[in-house]
Amino acid sequence: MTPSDADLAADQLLAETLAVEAGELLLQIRDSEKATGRSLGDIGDRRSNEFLLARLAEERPGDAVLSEESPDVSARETASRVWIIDPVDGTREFSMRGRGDWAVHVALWLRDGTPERSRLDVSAVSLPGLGLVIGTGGARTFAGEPVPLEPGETAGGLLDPLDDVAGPRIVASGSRPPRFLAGVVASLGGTQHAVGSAGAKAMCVVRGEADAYIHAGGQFQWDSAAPAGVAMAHGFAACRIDGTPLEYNVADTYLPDLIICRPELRDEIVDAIAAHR
Ligand SMILES: Nc1ncnc2c1ncn2[C@@H]1O[C@H](COP(=O)(O)O)[C@@H](OP(=O)(O)O)[C@H]1O
Ligand SMILES: [Mg+2]
Repeated sequence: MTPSDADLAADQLLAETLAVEAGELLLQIRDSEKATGRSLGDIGDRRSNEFLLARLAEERPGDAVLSEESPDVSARETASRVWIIDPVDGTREFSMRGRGDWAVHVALWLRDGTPERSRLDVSAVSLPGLGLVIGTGGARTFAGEPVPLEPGETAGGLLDPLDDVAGPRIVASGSRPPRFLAGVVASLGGTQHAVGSAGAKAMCVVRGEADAYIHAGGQFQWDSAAPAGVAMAHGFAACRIDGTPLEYNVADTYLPDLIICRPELRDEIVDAIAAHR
């Protein structure tokens, strides 16, 4: 049965609320814990995961959950509602105090969701370091103030000011960029920028700081579900690097590559990747 608008709105509000609350918890952990580096990242992953699982069990006890930090259960494959969460995306950057390029991902995969949106009609990405949450309807601060998403209005973003940069701005992993990326960026006449976290990179595109996010070589469903859901809701293209759709709640959690970009760039990027792979 297709979910009603009221049900979708209630789920969307929950997704955004949980992404904000987990983000606030992570900021508090980062401020108060003595741990550094990998151990700080482990504490953040574990505590944010425990928090999100407890809140989902309370608010939506009948739903299945697929989390980066919990064992996968086959029951989700036959479920009609599956929350796909990444309690800290960009754990490495989270553990480097002062950085803002990390995120909390909360998406709800709906069997009866919109196929063109990979059934991720309900999605939220929070960027706790920037105090922002971006959902399918728009962006707001953690305090609830609406934030415009138009290009040029993204004060306090993740990239350096790029006024003098011509051509498409492509964001990619700083630690594991796709091997073909330099060739693709050159053939698009663009520039390459390193940003941590899949969610943070996708939100650079949604907020107009970048024109495309390209990844290949490894990733999992939770890394891209909420970012892709938010991007598609705002009219951006999201697909595999060969142009095929991103599929979620399939048995294999491995989903190694993606493109999230302005819709008019999609075909050109797919063609450039095919030429450089
Ligand atoms: N080659 C690879 N294999 C597996 N996961 C990868 C990967 N490259 C990136 N990722 C995951 O994708 C997310 C974004 O990575 P990056 O910042 O390098 O772009 C990170 O998620 P987590 O921080 O949730 O583990 C990272 O672990
Ligand atoms: Mg991740």
